[in-house]
Amino acid sequence: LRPKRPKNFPPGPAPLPILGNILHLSLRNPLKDLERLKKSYGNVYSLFFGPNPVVFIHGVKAMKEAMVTRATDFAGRPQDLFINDLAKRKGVVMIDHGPNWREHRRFALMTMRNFGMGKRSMEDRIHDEIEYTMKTLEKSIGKTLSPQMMFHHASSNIINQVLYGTRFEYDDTFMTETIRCFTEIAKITNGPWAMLYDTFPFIRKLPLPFRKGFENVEYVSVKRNNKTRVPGEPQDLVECYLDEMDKRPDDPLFSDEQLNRFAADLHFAGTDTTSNTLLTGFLYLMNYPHIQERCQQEIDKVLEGKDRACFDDRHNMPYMQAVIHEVQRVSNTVPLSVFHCTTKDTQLAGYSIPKGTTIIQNLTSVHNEEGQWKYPHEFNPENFLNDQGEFVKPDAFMPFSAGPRMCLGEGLARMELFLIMVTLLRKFDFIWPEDAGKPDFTPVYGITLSPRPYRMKVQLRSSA
Ligand code: HEM
Repeated sequence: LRPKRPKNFPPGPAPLPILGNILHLSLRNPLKDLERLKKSYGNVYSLFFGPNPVVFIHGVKAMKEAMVTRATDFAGRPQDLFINDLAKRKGVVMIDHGPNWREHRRFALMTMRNFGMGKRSMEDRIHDEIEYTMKTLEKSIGKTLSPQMMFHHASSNIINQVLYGTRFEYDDTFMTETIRCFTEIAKITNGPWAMLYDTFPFIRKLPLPFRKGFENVEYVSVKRNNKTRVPGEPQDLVECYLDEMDKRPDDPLFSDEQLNRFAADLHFAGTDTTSNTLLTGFLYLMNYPHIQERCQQEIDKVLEGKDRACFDDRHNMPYMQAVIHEVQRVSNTVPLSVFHCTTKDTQLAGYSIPKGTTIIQNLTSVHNEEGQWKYPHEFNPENFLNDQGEFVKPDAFMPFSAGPRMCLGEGLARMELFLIMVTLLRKFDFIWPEDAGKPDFTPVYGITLSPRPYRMKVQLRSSA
């Protein structure tokens, strides 16, 4: 009953019978335990979740070897987890390496890149939503507000614009219910019940709290407006998908059910990630007012005489770029990435790893790795600036991971972060409230890391 490591497998602590090493990790927040294990076993080590071996990767060298050099070998996803059952092995995020994943990834990237979605560009869609964020802030001028829901709704609505060509009012039932379902699913997936589900298959049919996840996932399906659809003239990503289905009537890969899961995946993957990064960004900018001010000076100079920012303006804003990247580095929004799986017997750092082994990337370890950053343990945009003040991106910057499975929403996310931060900083000053006490920068652990809830004070800038 005591699991054994295969020959030349990455080392790790001795597992217990049945339980494996689950007692070596705090399920509430394993990040400190992983750091401790790395100190004992090196950058590539293994643990057992029940009888199943899992390999952990730390540090940029091993990460690049796995995800970039041996790319396809590490591009699978585990298929026997709670999250796979939840998604019915459809969608894009959790499906295994193979034709279904490849086709859907290609479709999503092409559609979002070429905007085969009517006349409105991605930038227009983002700016439309920023208008609503600005209105929310304007109502709070001189007062404090809690920005959590505001940023959550903004990122959710930007994805809604991409998927359905429409936004939803903050109190719309679809919006509130989707957010409730996603939050609950994320909590269960990340909690002890999903871990027990994954480790002990015999409990899967029992009426235990993980069943709630299955009820929620039924709710989150496509909000389709068939009435306005003109085949061949798609206005959004869902309509592009329906056109694709028309083009391949006999292809089982493109189906209604697959569309439901695919849209839910994009919505889920693109909401908390972007909004938690924004929340972390504004938390730091309020507490480093000299950095906020320097951003504003650069923005004022570059946007002088212009109505609004466009994504290309980033090339003239090295400091703003450095700040956004530094925000992403310290936010470390998806600390353990999405679990991977080996697609064949392979090697890593001299160890042998059999096909079908679960792989967990510790992106945290890369984002504060000593030797990779000028200031690994502080918030400092200089991490992304060279001696001439030009923007540079070190190799160890991987908030979107790397290799064939890296985030497919990177382009959209970067555009959102830039346009939202620049537009808001141009118009408002964000101030840490006098009565808020000392800021706590320690994030709350989850699939995504989020800052502890805080309030922000907003003032109209004198130059706005
Ligand atoms: C700041 C925002 C974001 C961060 C930090 C982030 C980060 C990540 C990370 C770390 C992964 C896992 C990559 C891997 O397994 O190696 C991922 C995957 C993914 N992300 Fe993002 N993401 C962000 C925004 C978005 C957005 C806006 C979308 C929606 C369009 C999106 C869609 C996806 C999808 C579909 C995958 C799965 C890709 C695949 O399995 O092939 N993400 N993201």
